[in-house]
Amino acid sequence: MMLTINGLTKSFGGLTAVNEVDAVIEKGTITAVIGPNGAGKSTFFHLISGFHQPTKGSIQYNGSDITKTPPHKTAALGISRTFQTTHLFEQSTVIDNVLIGHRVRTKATIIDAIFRTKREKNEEKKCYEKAREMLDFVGLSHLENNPVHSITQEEQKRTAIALALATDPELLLLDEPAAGINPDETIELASLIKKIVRNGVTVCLIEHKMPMIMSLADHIIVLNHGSKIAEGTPEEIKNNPEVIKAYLGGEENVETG
Ligand SMILES: Nc1ncnc2c1ncn2[C@@H]1O[C@H](COP(=O)(O)OP(=O)(O)OP(=O)(O)O)[C@@H](O)[C@H]1O
Repeated sequence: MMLTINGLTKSFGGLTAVNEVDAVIEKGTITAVIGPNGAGKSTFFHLISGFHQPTKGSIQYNGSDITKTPPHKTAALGISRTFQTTHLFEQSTVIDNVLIGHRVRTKATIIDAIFRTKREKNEEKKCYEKAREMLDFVGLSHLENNPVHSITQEEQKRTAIALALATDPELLLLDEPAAGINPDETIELASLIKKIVRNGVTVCLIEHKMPMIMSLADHIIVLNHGSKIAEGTPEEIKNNPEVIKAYLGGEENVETG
């Protein structure tokens, strides 16, 4: 297993956002994490990527314990993520945003940067090559020099994916990649996710758009009030009475778009 999670728990004061969750992610697959609002999905991602430290439980990644590993180290180990709202520099160009990604893989220090050493120059060249390669991969080469604030929401999502891919991840965590984009763009984004997996990256995503999940996911994990209430194939999840109850019982309905 690429990722093995045991008894993962995160409490915020009296609230248990993630409660004794066991889960595995198999290499080469697409896993979807679903559940009503406030179910603990984003917290679950924050725990895997090291943005939060669990209250209890463990996370093994490729056989190593990463339970308390901070984000820059999980990134260096090959876990990359995007955020629910894209964390891009709006005034900077698309390529300048993506350039940051490959920095995780370079060795130049601040001293190299100040004195513009040969190492710094070589690494800068490598970062540009990587950023261009990733922009081509996500279909945004033509927007390389446009400022992020001038491109569409969907293009911003692609930029964030290119940035995450520029770190050369083995495992990519996508937090609601299709939020705020239209149905046609959602279909395009789903094919991009399939292409990412074909290129050897394992994907785990949080998503509310059910048709997308049903067509993409190999395995679905359902959280409700922090606990895992079901898991299985899309077919199994669709017909699971616990899952239907959790969705119908919540204030929120499943997005069908
Ligand atoms: N840093 C925090 N401090 C306190 N409570 C938090 C914190 N982060 C999340 N929570 C709470 O934990 C619960 C789970 O939140 P989380 O954001 O993980 O849910 P979610 O399933 O991602 O929801 P959504 O679909 O709305 O994004 C919520 O009740 C939320 O208010």
